[in-house]
Amino acid sequence: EEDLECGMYMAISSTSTVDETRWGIYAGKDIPNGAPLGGPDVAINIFNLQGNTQMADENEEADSLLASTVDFFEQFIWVPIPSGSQFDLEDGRTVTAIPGAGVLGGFNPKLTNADWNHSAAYFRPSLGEQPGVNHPGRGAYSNFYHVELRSKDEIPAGREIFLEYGDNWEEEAKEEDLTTEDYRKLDATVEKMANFFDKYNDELDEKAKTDIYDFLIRDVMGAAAGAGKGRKIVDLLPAYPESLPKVKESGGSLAYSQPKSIRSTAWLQNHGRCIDNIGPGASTIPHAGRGAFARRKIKEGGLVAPVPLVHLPAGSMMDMHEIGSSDDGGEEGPVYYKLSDEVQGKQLLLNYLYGHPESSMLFFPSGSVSCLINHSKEPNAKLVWSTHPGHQRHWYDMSPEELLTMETMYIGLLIEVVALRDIEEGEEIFIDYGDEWAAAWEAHVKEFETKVASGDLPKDWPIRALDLNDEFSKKAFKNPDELAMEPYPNNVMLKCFVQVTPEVIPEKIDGKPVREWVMPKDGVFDSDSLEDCTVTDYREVDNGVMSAIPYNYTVSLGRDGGATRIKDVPHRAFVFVDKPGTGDQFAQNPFRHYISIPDDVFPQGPWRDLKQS
Ligand SMILES: C[S@@+](CC[C@H](N)C(=O)[O-])C[C@H]1O[C@@H](n2cnc3c(N)ncnc32)[C@H](O)[C@@H]1O
Repeated sequence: EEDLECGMYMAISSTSTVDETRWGIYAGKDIPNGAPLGGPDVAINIFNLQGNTQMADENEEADSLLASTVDFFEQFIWVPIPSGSQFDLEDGRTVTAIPGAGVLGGFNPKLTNADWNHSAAYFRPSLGEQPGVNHPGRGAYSNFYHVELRSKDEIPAGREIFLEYGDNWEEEAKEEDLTTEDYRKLDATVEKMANFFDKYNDELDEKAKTDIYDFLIRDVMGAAAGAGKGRKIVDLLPAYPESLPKVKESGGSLAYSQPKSIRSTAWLQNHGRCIDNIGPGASTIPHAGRGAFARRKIKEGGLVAPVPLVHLPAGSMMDMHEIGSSDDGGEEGPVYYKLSDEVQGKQLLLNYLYGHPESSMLFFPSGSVSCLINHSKEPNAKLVWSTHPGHQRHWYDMSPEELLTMETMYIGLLIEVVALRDIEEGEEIFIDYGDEWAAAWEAHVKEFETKVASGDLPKDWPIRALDLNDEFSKKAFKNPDELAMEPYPNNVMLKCFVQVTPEVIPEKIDGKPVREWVMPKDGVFDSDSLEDCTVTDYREVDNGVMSAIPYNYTVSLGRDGGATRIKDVPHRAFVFVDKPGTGDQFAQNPFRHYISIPDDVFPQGPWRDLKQS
């Protein structure tokens, strides 16, 4: 059934300051605990982002614009854990760009209400894949998608979404910060107090009321909460007991104290932009991978998707070079650097970036799912600059250098994808990537076909983890005998999420100690627990609740050389991943080209630094 109301908005975040506008995402509807949030989105891996932009020799003059572009971009990327791609690169460092929530999701440790569902990306459904077939799109789009956020709390409509940023993020919640749980307890107490003062309204005079109220909040609640939190609670509550009902009316103590972290639907409709008008699916274009599809009817001229742009003044950031490394034995591991300035290729991310032939600048489109919008010469949507006040039009007059000063170190550009005609629910969205892109793609396809005809490129393509996960979603993994008859392809690894009892159980299998597999309470697997697993045995079980596929396995772990066994591992705890260096992204001479911002949209002036006068 058609879902008419917007489920998720982008708007100015409650964490914005006067100097720095920040975008945030807000729930458009009530979201239950443990539910998927927005997206799911694509993740694009960047190999040796730092290494490709720095030389080993520190005396070598650094390109300062390039260095500051990388520094700026680094605040928006992730370690490749939420995207399920931590095994992709053997030697080197991978970071992942996750548009949508990965860039726009706010950070406010005391109000965290969402986290990555780490297993979602591993269990991505196969969308638009052609198992075993080589085609010109191999390596031209990311293999990683279905990166999904999950609510960690009940989130009422209007509440801003705040993400778990991970341990390596410096800012931590301070001890005196009130947590979501503290606010919940406070709401219950406020309600009791309000009822009390209501009940004894006629019996107590003004002075008695104020005295009791002060005693309750300072001496009882304040003392119970401890010094730091107690002070916060006292500051937060209204000065007089008569005002207590206001706390509830504004949506609880959290909203009462941080009014900007919860907004009315009317406010979001006026000041925000809907980000869930589109969702992912298999593209209707052959060899194009995934595409973006309308989730509801969109009228001509209506918003398809808002696309905040992370400006990258030094587009050379996407150049790839021969990489060397030195291990100084530090905790951080080896340092990677480029061995020469010669460009050997371009990062895959280039295919997702916006650019213009007369500019050396590039732009990372960080809208939800908008990175999946494919190209057509007969598009149903186009790019236009936003009229939202968060879009800094005056940046058009700034040079690439000026765009990386203290005043411009935030996402200040907003472009919008709007419908060129009425678009029906379920239709794939297309924009015109521009003539340069179309010419480059045509040339690529021609070269590809010539090379396949001459035998320089193979017709076939190895079966990969993604294909096997699809195949084995319907049948049992192999036991040692079956494996000996026909092994899995040697470019994949079978792993399983090792969620086990801490103690071994009083049973032996093959003479080895045994642990029992346990389903995590919230049903979400921890990606740190993913290990090489060898199936030693399996049996059919009646466990319709746990999994649609009725098998349980006994496994031995790669980690301990098979010294222990784990029993009762359900089918859904297994996943194939590609061996390092074998994913599509490592294809030979893959297609690389940015998406053009149309000439009549791209500003005249200093951004066109390559323009021949
Ligand atoms: C911004 S991405 C679009 C999302 C992409 N389809 C995916 O699955 O992640 C651009 C890439 O999509 C593919 N693509 C987009 N439009 C295409 C088209 N009309 N024909 C073939 N490939 C296309 C190309 O591989 C291109 O490099």
